[in-house]
Amino acid sequence: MSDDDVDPELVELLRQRFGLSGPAQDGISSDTGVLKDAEYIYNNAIDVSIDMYGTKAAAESIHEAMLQRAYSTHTWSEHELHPTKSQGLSDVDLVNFVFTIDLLNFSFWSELPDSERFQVEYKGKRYTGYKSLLACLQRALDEGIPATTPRFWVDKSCSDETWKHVFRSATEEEIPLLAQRIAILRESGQVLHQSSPDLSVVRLLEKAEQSAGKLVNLLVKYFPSFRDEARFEGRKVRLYKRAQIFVADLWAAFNATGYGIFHDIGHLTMFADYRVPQLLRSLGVLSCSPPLEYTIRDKKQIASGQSWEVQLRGCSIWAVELIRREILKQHPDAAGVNAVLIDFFLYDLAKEREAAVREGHSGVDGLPA
Ligand SMILES: Nc1nc2c(c(CN[C@H]3C=C[C@H](O)[C@@H]3O)cn2[C@@H]2O[C@H](COP(=O)(O)O)[C@@H](O)[C@H]2O)c(=O)[nH]1
Repeated sequence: MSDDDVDPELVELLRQRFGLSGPAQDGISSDTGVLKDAEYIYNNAIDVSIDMYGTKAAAESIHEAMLQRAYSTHTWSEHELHPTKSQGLSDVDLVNFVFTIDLLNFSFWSELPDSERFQVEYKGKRYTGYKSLLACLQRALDEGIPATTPRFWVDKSCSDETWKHVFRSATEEEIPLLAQRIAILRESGQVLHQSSPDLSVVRLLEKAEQSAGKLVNLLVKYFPSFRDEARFEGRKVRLYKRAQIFVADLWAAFNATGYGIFHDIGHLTMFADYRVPQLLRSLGVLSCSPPLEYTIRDKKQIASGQSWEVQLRGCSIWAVELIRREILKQHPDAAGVNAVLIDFFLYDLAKEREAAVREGHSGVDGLPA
């Protein structure tokens, strides 16, 4: 039987069914390497470890809680400020809106008390953190500013003043890293609309051929701001938090249809931010060496790229992978539970707990305190 006897339909079917990476178009592989690097970090970490008992207990409670909440891609659109087609966005508008969110989805951290920290007033409510970003973008669209259209980012009418207005705060503290955010938007607008042939976010999706891994690698190839890498124990390690969260947000925003179809969505890992590692530590999944514990307790900043930061991020990715495997071992029918949904759930749980503490009650969420 020669190669050309193989039915291409069958090859495509097998590729889709078993997530086999197809021939690398543009030399783009569907393997991001993030999980492999996370395991490398875990195997070489000395200040962060994963507690196997804590992981098993957390896996059971997380699965139970996700079942009770019927946690799925639909949960994404239930968030009050997430963009949806029901607000009059076309599919392309929605893709571009999600792209804008995840270009800027970083560092909402503040040293100030809640009453003084950066916050956005939108439709009579105040938002901080990740939600403040969503509020800025929704408010801009309401004001007729096309803040989520990449072509606008490189338009001469789109000045620093425009962005200061879009990201204006309801307090004295402005949005963290405003200059970096403006630079990322301009750089990304140039990549899309000042390269030849003309690129667009939708064109990138087409080049990715519905592979989550390929799309992550395309984003890293074309956009420097998505190149979330570090050096650890003499080796480059890939974390790709925002590139992965963009693919995951697309998958969720489109409910795994249309531009949200990814045959290998299970290839994505947890997104190594600062919220989920905090929660994994409080769930008894991650444990830290005494010097690192004291640093966290004393709220001392850990610099980006510093060994402790890489250990916390890499071990969090690996811990969520172990939780995912444990859930599947305990519940073989839970095939739909992937690292993306576990991560989304853990982030939302972290925010619920933060709100419960702020409102003075320890909301009972059924997970280990
Ligand atoms: N690992 C992980 N990190 C996430 C998210 C999200 C929001 N995703 C939404 C989409 C679906 C989910 O249901 C969420 O509602 C933001 N972040 C990160 O947290 C930080 C902001 O924290 P705070 O200042 O407290 O709001 C910042 O680095 C941001 O990049 C997530 O899902 N996973």
